[in-house]
Amino acid sequence: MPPTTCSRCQTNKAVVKRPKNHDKLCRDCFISVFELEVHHTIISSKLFYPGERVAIGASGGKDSTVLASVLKTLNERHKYQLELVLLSIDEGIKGYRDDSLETVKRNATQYDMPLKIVGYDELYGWTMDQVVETIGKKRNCTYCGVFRRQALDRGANMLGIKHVVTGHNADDVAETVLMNLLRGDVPRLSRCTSIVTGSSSSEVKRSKPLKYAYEKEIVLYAHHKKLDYFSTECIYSPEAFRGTARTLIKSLERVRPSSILDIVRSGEDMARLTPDKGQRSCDCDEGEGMGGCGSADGRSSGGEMAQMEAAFKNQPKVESLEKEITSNGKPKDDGSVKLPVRTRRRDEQTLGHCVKCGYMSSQLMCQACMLLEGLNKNRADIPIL
Ligand SMILES: Nc1ncnc2c1ncn2[C@@H]1O[C@H](COP(=O)(O)OP(=O)(O)OP(=O)(O)O)[C@@H](O)[C@H]1O
Repeated sequence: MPPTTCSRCQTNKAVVKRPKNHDKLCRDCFISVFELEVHHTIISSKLFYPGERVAIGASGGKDSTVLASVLKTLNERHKYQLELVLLSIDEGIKGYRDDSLETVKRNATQYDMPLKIVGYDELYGWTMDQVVETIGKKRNCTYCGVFRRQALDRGANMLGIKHVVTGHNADDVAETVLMNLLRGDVPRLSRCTSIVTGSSSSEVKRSKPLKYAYEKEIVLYAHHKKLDYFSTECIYSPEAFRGTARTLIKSLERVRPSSILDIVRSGEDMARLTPDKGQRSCDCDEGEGMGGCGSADGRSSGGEMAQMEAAFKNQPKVESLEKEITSNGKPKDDGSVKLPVRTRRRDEQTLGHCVKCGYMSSQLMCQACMLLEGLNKNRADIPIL
């Protein structure tokens, strides 16, 4: 059979079948279309202003590495005039985050961007390894999510930056839409579908420039641009409900590739019809009573990304991606944790300060301090030998 020609340039050999719409493209056209779509997202949602200082939440994983690379390219190509900084949170997970941070350090050199690393141990007096040692693996994602959200804010504040971008992609948003629907929590849709989210407990805004990018295309982009990223999953167990939602999304995508974007768009439409409860934080960004780590879930519930990455590693030259990918994700129990809330009086529910740590909070005590209270009690119970 003669090789398929790129449907865009009509010249080169097609090497990518786009997961989004099954267009067959050559390497250069795929890279260019991917970048163009992210540029369009940025421009149409007026994400940045010239001269803005922006921190990229950099975990060393594929999403944030692609985000850093694409933002650097577009910033130079379209003269956004952004000052880009990498901001990494060290959760204190040996054998996982310490390795991925080495990748971020290399990225900082490769992309010529300053890097700031902030650790849970310095902020909270606990590493995630110690948290898991104390509470077990089961609900650890909730702790990690709440801590990371605040840590990113604090890191941004240390840098004097008011805008953090994260590598959340279309699959992440679709999952969150589905989870909110399955929980009957429609009012939360507005927050989880917004490209920009603020929070009543922070002056730092968040945005997701890869909101419309498919996870599979992110992996393809990283592969074809030969980006240096870390692809091992978190060693602690992911939140089960998100994992199940992800498995469902991947199954839908297999029979109808547009499903992911369709779910995102439906979420946006439903959000418009729902009374606006204000711009609080987004479930994609962790916290608010649920675990928030997406990567591990993706790999453990069907493991498609891991399979794609493994295929790239084993095949020096990938001709096409028309592989049928199997799913073996097993639904587990809903590992979400309802966080206790100590409310301020209604008239006090504006941006205040946590009575414990002094950090911004709309509640009397911030979520991180509430979780830390429980952890510290446990620590006090452990006899010193
Ligand atoms: N330790 C961290 N430090 C800084 N930013 C982080 C960290 N962990 C997650 N983020 C940000 O949150 C986004 C979503 O994180 P998540 O844990 O869901 O991983 P992911 O979807 O696999 O992303 P990635 O591939 O970038 O690790 C990341 O893309 C990144 O921007």
